[in-house]
Amino acid sequence: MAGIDLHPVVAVSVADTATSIPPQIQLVFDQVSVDVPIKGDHGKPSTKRILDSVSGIFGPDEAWAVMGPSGSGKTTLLNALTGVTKPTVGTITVNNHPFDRATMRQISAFVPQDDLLTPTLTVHEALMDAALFKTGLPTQDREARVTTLISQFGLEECRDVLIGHPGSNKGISGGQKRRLSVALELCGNPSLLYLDEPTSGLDAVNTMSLVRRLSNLAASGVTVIATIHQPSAAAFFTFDRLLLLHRGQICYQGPVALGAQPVAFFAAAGFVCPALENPADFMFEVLVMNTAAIRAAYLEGSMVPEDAQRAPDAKMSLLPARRTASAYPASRAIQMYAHVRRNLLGMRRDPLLARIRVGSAVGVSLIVGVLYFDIGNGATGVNQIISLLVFSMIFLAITSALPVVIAILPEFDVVQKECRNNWYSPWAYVPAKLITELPLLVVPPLLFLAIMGNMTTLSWQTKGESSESDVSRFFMLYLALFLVVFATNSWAYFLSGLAPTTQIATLITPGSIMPMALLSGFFVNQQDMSWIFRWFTYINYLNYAWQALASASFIERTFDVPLATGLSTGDEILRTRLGLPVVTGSILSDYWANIGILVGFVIFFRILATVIIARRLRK
Ligand SMILES: Nc1ncnc2c1ncn2[C@@H]1O[C@H](COP(=O)(O)OP(=O)(O)OP(=O)(O)O)[C@@H](O)[C@H]1O
Repeated sequence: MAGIDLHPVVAVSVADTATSIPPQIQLVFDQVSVDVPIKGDHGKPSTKRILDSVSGIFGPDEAWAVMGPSGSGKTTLLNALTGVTKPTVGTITVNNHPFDRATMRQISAFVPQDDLLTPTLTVHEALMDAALFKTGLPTQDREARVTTLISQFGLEECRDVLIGHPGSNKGISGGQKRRLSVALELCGNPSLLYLDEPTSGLDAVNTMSLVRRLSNLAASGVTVIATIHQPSAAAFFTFDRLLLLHRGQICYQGPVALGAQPVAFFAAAGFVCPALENPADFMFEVLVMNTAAIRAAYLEGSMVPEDAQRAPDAKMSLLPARRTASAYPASRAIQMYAHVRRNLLGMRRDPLLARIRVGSAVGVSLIVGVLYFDIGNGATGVNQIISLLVFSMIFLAITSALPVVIAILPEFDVVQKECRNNWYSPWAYVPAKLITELPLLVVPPLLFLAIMGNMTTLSWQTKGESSESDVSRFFMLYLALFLVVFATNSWAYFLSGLAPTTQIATLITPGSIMPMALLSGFFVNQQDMSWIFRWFTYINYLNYAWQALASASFIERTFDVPLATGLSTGDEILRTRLGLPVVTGSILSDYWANIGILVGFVIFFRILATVIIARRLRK
């Protein structure tokens, strides 16, 4: 091997990583291939090789450009080297240790092709957050680091501008987003930096400035690996080394820093780059038109620079101490705090969904209040109470679920990228969401019941002709409605964790809630249901919600209905008309039993949602 100039490798402990020099890394991949499943002839399952026996060594102090025409396998190679895709065959070692995804996350940072950023933060806030997660340093130190990055990446003019939603014209420009995406990952001290198309969307000046920055990073000991599309000649020659891919195979690898080698390689293969042509453009063109000739020249090897055929360095053996799950740079409490603060800022700056949730509770409760004003305690009052209860249950369930699925899936991509880059534990995300969202679970049903319950007298005590407000009935109804909201919200988180897209989540959420409402025991009494459906009522949380709401509404309520019908008291209505099952023998105890079961559902759905979402974020 024509030796790489290796610096002594230092094993660093977790606590050191925020401030110390990161360990240097040599990544060796040998005969790595990736197959993907496809539909073959006559729809039979088959596989397609999209990366074919790719080998190489990415060492410290090197900025690698991974180039190739569109679809050549650049992203696939990065995914294999970062552990996102498991190679079908081949081996990858990191400082002579077998590849381990947890270690890779710890030592590397990945800047994806799309800018996955939090739209409601300013550039400065996003960098401060990243620095907090990635280093856990105190504010003053983070401020110093962030100020340097803002200046290095030319982000001064948009320091306090909101990033903005993708596709919206409010916010920083596409080029600024690209630079911010790279700067965010440099808030920590990665040993290995992967970048997928970091220069796309940048003008020539910003491309050059970014590529120079990458080159400087490499000079400081970081291993830099960037896929690049059509760089200018100046940007191309700023990289140290080139790995040229086409159709999943390597067609050239070796130094570019002197500018001569790749051009000489192509010339020796019979393709001379005209003096005024950009060598990167020329190579792409030749590669696409003459793939077999270039590949044969590469395999023959005589024209490939000698040091491209180097061997791994056995001295590179140290890796950082493996982190335990609780040992991210920032403590779990700081992770939660940063998430909650970020969520609150998001709600303050983009309050539309929160306003709709509160506004619809108030607006709809007023409409219902006017429609069913003072239901009284006659025979029609009984029907009206039943209608009110089922409407309230379905309305609050749907309005607590849909905002979750609409807002959360676009956010997953950002959070997934941050988890992939080891900013924080995926387990911190859902609990932090709950803390932030709690007021929106508590307030809308409270306002809804306060307005509707008083206008209709649903939450009042009526005995004979008289009606008066009743605190305990209000509390019992509120508790049941709050648990409907909480359970459905948790159910929506669970479905969002499973659904691949926002559209699918938006369809399956009401698509799952409506059958549960249909089989809640309101539309058909539980005991009158066919056995095909009855079993489902036992695992349907809306069945328990319905029973709790009905118990809270009719308990100790009397109606001015002729005794002959046998329906003059609320208790009789519950048992005879609504056919509520007797659980404990007392309506009040049955109510609390149903509340207990609803609490169980809330906990179960919340745990399920946390596990499913954490698993999704780990991928
Ligand atoms: N899951 C998959 N199933 C089938 N084909 C796939 C799959 N993933 C990738 N491919 C194919 O593999 C090839 C390499 O894809 P890859 O995204 O790695 O290319 P790329 O060089 O990064 O392209 P670009 O520069 O356009 O981003 C492409 O032809 C792509 O269509």
